[in-house]
Formats: sequence, C-alpha cells, structure tokens
Amino acid sequence: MGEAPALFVGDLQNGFSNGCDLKSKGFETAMIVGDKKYVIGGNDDELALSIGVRIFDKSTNTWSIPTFLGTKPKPCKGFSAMLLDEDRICLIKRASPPEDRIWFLEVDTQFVREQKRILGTDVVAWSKGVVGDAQKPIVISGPSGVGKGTLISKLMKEFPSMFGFSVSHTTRAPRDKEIDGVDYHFTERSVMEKDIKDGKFLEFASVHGNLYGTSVEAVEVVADAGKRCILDIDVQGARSVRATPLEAIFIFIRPPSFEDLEKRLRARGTETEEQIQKRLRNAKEELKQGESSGLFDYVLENDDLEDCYLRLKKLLGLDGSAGATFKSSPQTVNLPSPIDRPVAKRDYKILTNCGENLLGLDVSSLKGGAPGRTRGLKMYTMNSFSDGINGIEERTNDYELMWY
Ligand SMILES: Nc1ncnc2c1ncn2[C@@H]1O[C@H](COP(=O)(O)OP(=O)(O)OP(=O)(O)O)[C@@H](O)[C@H]1O
Ligand SMILES: Nc1nc2c(ncn2[C@@H]2O[C@H](COP(=O)(O)O)[C@@H](O)[C@H]2O)c(=O)[nH]1
Repeated sequence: MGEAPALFVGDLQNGFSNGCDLKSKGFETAMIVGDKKYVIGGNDDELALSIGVRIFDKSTNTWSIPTFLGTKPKPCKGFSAMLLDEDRICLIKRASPPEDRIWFLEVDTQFVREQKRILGTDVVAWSKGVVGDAQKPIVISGPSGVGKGTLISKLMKEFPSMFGFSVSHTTRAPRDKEIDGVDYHFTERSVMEKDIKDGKFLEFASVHGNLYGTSVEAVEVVADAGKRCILDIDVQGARSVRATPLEAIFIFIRPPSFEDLEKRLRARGTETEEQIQKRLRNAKEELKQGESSGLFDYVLENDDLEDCYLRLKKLLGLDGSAGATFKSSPQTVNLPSPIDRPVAKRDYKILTNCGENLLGLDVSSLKGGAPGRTRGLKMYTMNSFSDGINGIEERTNDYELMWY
C-alpha cells in the first residue's frame, strides 16, 4: 500500500458533500478516481439483488454500466465508503450480518486494469473483506492419473474442518459415481462460455478436449466457510491463478515414471482408449512445464501413496512442523450494527462511530482482493467515546486500541 490519502469522510445516507469531491444522494454516493466518477448505490437491477455501480467518464461526458467481476454485495440500508489508494473503495454496510459487512469495490487495481484490457470494457470488481490472515489456498497440479484427486481426498478426509475443495466447472460428462456440485459443476459449454465472458471465472482452460474452470464463487464459498481452499487444476490453470492476486501455494505432483502414470490411468478405468492416449500425450507437455517453469513452489513425487501423502502433510505443516502454513484461520468482520454515524479515515485506520463505542478497521496490510476475498483486515475497538469525527481524529492516539 502506498501513501495514505488525506482524511476522507463518507456517509451515504444523509446526502452530504464533504468537500472532497464526494457527493451523496439518498443511498447513492459518488467517488472520483482520475477522470471517472463511480456512482455506487441503489440497486443493480430491477430485482434489487445487489448494490449497483455506474460510471461517468468526464473526458467523454458519458455514463456507462461496467462489467462486474466477483460476487456482488446484496443491497443494504445504506453504507459508508472510503477511497483507498486511488484504486479501490471500501464499503461498510449498515445493519448487515458481520460476514457481509465489509466490501471492496476495485476500480483501478492491477487485476481490474488487466480485465479492462482483456474485455475491452469498463470493469469493476467486488471483493468481500475478511478479518485476519486466512491461510493461503493450495493449488495442486499434475498430469491426469498421477493421483492428485486421491491425495486431496485423503487430506479432506483427515482434516474435514480445515480444508474445502474448490468445485470446478467442466463441460465433460460425469463419470459413474461423480456427483454434480460435489465433484464438479457439470455444465453446458455455451453456459460456461457465457459465464467466462461475464467474468465469473478465476481461471479456465481447455483440457483434454473439454472446458474446465474455477469460478470465483467456488473459491469464495470455501473462504466463507473459514476453510483453506484446495484447487485441483491443470498446469495452464495454475499459470492463470499465479497471475491473479489469490496468493496460493503451488504444488506439482509428478509420477515416478511415465509407465506408472499410464498404468494408473488405465487401472482407473474411467477413460476410453482414445481419451487415455490424449491424456498421455498432454501429460508429456505438462511434466515438462511442471518441472521446469518455476511456476510451482513444490514438486512432489507420488511414488508410494502413503509416503507421498506424508510429505504433502509435512510441507503443509500438518505434521507439527512449520511447513508452508500461515497464521490463524480467517475471522469474519464483526462490527456492531447499525453504524449510524459517518466514518473517518486516516493513515489506513478507518473509524466508525457506533454510538457508545468506536470501532476501527486497519486496512494497511490488505492482501488478496478480487478475484476472491480481501484478507488482512484488522479490527479494533476503543474504550472511550468522542463526539464528532474531528474529535475522534484528534483524540485517537489517546485511546487504548484493543485488537481482535
Ligand atoms: N501412489 C499411487 N500408487 C498407485 N496408484 C495410485 C497412486 N496414487 C493414486 N493412484 C491411483 O491412480 C489412479 C488415478 O488417481 P487420481 O484419480 O487421483 O488421479 P488424478 O491426478 O486426480 O487424475 P485426473 O487429473 O485425471 O483427475 C486412481 O485409480 C488412484 O487410486
Ligand atoms: N484449469 C483447470 N483444470 C482443471 C479444473 N478442474 C479440473 N482440472 C484438471 O482437468 C484435468 C482432468 O480432470 P478430470 O476430472 O477430467 O480427470 C485434471 O488435470 C484436473 O486437474 C479447473 O477448474 N481448471
């Protein structure tokens, strides 16, 4: 995060202007970023399913509705908003459940700029805020038949409350015993292509003749359950995820030999001979890329299954060693409700005046972001009360901060 902008106050319900180019109208507010004015509020559609955003471009004098990426926040009874780093807007929703309270609207982050270039339209991306440092997602890649699914199932079985599987979408037909929504979201190509176009996917790739992809929602659902997300995706998908702010750990699984891989694929008995040949052809390229590209943080050889599983657990720090794990599991934001006064911001500390007590958010160490969750939010309460935003600002340093 760069230099903090000056104190910025936003209250969206009372319809005031704060002299910082922020104007409110009913439940709408406008934020200026560069040549553009982002009007946030109202409803996104007639069904009132989410908070709307429209953009006024001062250079062309035109209004537009941007392409939305990420899960949109549901409408609420008002919200406060602050511009952070000139590239995202932090929204604190009123009277909303704690896990739905803090949202970020990214308007000019690297991810949004890249998506604008790809889609050729104006783009904004929603990302929900999560308190604390959630553990990094785990991307597991490797050629078909190497044993990725088997290893992941073992992890999920041994640590059901710790890990959650990112359920991918695919256009391939379900195998016997595969369950829609559990193993995959089995889908029509035309539907998936439209969803990709609409920005609903974190990554996608054509694999062995079918389309596979990880939706943003698949990853968010796991994060919301407070679990560490595991993605089973091919090498192309891993490369795409590397280019997003997801900050995952990338593990490549390789077979002891190509012959072993072929044996496993045949023994599984789920593919036709033609499909096996295609998967083996692709495996050669995947093995080359997986082991040489520097894309992966770890390469594990799946020789003996139990032995490989032990090594996987070790690198994830599940054998008592530090491994590659990170702090605690995510906490959701727990602001008291309703927030019925404006919000003040200085040096990445956002203060909300909630009547009897003050509540703060520290946004100085944000991580991740769209597509997915914005992590690294810190929350604190203050054990004294001060009237008015200016008072709060001046007296902040006198108060003891109690961090969650
Ligand atoms: N270490 C191992 N030794 C022998 N067989 C194994 C080993 N690991 C997994 N297998 C077996 O190999 C087959 C393929 O494993 P699995 O389905 O987990 O592979 P995968 O990498 O997930 O494949 P895909 O990418 O096609 O989904 C399964 O029948 C599984 O039981
Ligand atoms: N890029 C992505 N690859 C994915 C995804 N989900 C699965 N996969 C990979 O596809 C192959 C084949 O899987 P199968 O179930 O048909 O055997 C395998 O390598 C998976 O890792 C995804 O969402 N994106």
